[in-house]
Amino acid sequence: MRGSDVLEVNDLVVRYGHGPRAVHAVDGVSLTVPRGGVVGVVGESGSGKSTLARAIVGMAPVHSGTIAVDDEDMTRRSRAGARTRASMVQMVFQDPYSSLNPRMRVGEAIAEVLAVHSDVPASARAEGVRELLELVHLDPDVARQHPRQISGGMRQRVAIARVLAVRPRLIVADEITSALDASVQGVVLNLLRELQTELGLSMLFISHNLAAVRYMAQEVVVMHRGKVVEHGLTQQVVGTPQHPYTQGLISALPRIEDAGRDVLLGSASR
Ligand SMILES: Nc1ncnc2c1ncn2[C@@H]1O[C@H](COP(=O)(O)OP(=O)(O)OP(=O)(O)O)[C@@H](O)[C@H]1O
Repeated sequence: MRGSDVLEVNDLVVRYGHGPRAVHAVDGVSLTVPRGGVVGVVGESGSGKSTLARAIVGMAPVHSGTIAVDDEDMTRRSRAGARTRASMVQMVFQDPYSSLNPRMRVGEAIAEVLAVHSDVPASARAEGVRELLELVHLDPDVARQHPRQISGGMRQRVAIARVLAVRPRLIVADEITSALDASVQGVVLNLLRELQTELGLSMLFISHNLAAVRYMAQEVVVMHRGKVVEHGLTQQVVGTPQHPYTQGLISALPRIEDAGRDVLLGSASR
């Protein structure tokens, strides 16, 4: 691992099932994320992106290879190490509803994370919650709402606030705008990019949407059938793709934009 890298994944294999029927969901993937940088992972459905993300946060079984965050070996899952891992790596999921307890008010959900993962004293937690809501551009009154009372985009911002409360070394964002209306996808991406720059966040940004990855990440890894087929600076990979699979993804890009779904680039550049 270079001292400047926060994540190093080396020859990672995750497989489901046994024998000839085993699915190699991740098949020999190596990548690094530099401290304060964003690396994108792009690929079609089934290419292994989510499995890679889940392995990094300890939610998928590693067959072989290694995962290190800030030089700490995170390859194996252990109950004892779960909290340490959570303080090192946090994931933002596709569906923010599933990561929020419907019975907890937003403020309680954020305060809970502060209680476990920060040294903010109980007396200062309400203020901590307010600051985090402000950071993700939500009104302090949202603290009193339940997840069902706010929009999907707001829920995703609450999920981001909870992740920021941990101050993890690495954030893994897996398809975080896929479940949102097209009109709010760009808003959430803009917010995340702004936070990334302001706070110097290190992030693995996973999406099937190359436009979103192009907007968020300086470097991109292209996955196909569990393997990395191309890896490089986003500008270069998008400008002069080498692998036929990447060329296919890029040729699909204008069609997405034509269909008006590319809110990401449109609103993002404003
Ligand atoms: N728990 C599991 N059990 C068995 N097979 C699985 C499991 N999870 C994923 N797979 C298989 O692993 C492969 C990679 O799936 P994965 O979800 O990682 O891809 P993906 O690129 O994230 O796609 P999507 O965006 O649709 O989730 C697929 O063939 C999938 O069917």
